[in-house]
Amino acid sequence: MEKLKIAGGYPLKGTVRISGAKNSAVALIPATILAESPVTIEGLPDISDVEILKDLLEEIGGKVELSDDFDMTVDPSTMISMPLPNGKVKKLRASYYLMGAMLGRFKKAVIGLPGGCHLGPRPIDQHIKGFEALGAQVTNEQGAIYLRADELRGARIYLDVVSVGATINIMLAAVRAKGRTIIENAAKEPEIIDVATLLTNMGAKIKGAGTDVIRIDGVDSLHGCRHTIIPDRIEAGTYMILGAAVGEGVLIDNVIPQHLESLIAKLREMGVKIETSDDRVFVNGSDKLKSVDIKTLVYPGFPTDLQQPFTTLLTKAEGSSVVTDTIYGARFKHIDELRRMNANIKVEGRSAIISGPVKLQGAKVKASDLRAGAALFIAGLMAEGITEVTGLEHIDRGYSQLVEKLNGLGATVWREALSKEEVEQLKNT
Ligand SMILES: CC(=O)N[C@H]1[C@@H](OP(=O)(O)OP(=O)(O)OC[C@H]2O[C@@H](n3ccc(=O)[nH]c3=O)[C@H](O)[C@@H]2O)O[C@H](CO)[C@@H](O)[C@@H]1O
Ligand SMILES: C=C(OP(=O)(O)O)C(=O)O
Repeated sequence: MEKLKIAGGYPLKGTVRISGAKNSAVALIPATILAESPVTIEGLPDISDVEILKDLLEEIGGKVELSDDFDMTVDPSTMISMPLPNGKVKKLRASYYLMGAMLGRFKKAVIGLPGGCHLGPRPIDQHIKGFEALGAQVTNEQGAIYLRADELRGARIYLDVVSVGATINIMLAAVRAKGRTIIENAAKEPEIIDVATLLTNMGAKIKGAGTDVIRIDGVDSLHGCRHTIIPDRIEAGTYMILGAAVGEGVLIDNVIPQHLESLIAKLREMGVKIETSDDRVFVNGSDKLKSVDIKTLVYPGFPTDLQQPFTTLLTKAEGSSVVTDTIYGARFKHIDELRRMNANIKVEGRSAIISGPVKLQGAKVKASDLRAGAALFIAGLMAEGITEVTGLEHIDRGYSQLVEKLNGLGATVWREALSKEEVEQLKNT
């Protein structure tokens, strides 16, 4: 086990290149199960979620090659509907996409309930409602979901909550159902369009991805193709926040600025200078930042996945800011850790109230989830002295080559093995 050490308080500048989107990658990889010949996905991020999904595809008999550039070629022709009730499926949230993809291809699947970030309750009732509407029998036995269908039939499915996962999962099963499926109140995140693009390249018939009504006409078979993943808007947003906090000119390369309009608007409101071009965003930080309020919403609103890192930035702003998470009301586990670093933050219900400006101080802190990790490494870069962040297994789920990218901007960040005592201490917290 390792910790991340950060020598903070220094300005960063230079260019950082954004990797492929985690939340696309984790759906695109399971989607390959649906094809009958090899699929290549170009530009995946170097993150543990990708490695785990690769292992899971191999467990069910797929042949998977991952190049040094993180292009993945999957030959799904030898896959079988192997039950996956335990083990690696528990390590990530998106293992739930194996349900939709295996149901679509094999008409049956057994998948353990997913893991992922602990952000309060994360039910999958809308996924199950969708599978049942398509004709599957779904049971939950000892922590695993059993799905079986004699045949899948298209259906009209209204989602009671706007869910990224349910929208994609239903799409994965419906592309192989007989007839037309209509998903109403669908999520509109860019990752949904990316998955629909891959499926369309594989021969699926999908219209409306990126709007709240998606129409899918099922087909009898899907074939291989090549697909290039979209850039990770959450990783890009993290580097923009970091650029606003400690940047003296940070150029973020390989980004789709339209995916980040809500963040760009809030950063500008704070007084951060931002210039955008086709696939780049330039951010210049400032020592005089204004407080702002944010409320997380479904896309194109302010993303919940940037709420935690943005909270760290607000510790530097003059005045009181209110951060409200309407998607995950308990996504505040980073706050206690920020307080250890001298932040002045109160949590009231679904909101955090941040009073600033304060000068953060280096401390030993623990990442409880992926974006709490981002909040803490940004805090470490802003703080005086050395910060040590543990819980790197969370950060490694979503930040490709973090140390290399930060040091490329002039930071002094390194990974160090934990001592036996530190490992014991962590087990007891
Ligand atoms: C792998 C992946 O893409 N993860 C993202 C995805 O997670 P995920 O797809 O799991 O999140 P959803 O969009 O499904 O969740 C949105 C809200 O709906 C609720 N809900 C969801 C499904 C369901 O069946 N029932 C239900 O009540 C959730 O508890 C949450 O409050 O979108 C989240 C919201 O943008 C992001 O934080 C995650 O980074
Ligand atoms: C919550 C997140 O991921 P996951 O849904 O994979 O746990 C995230 O990316 O911030």
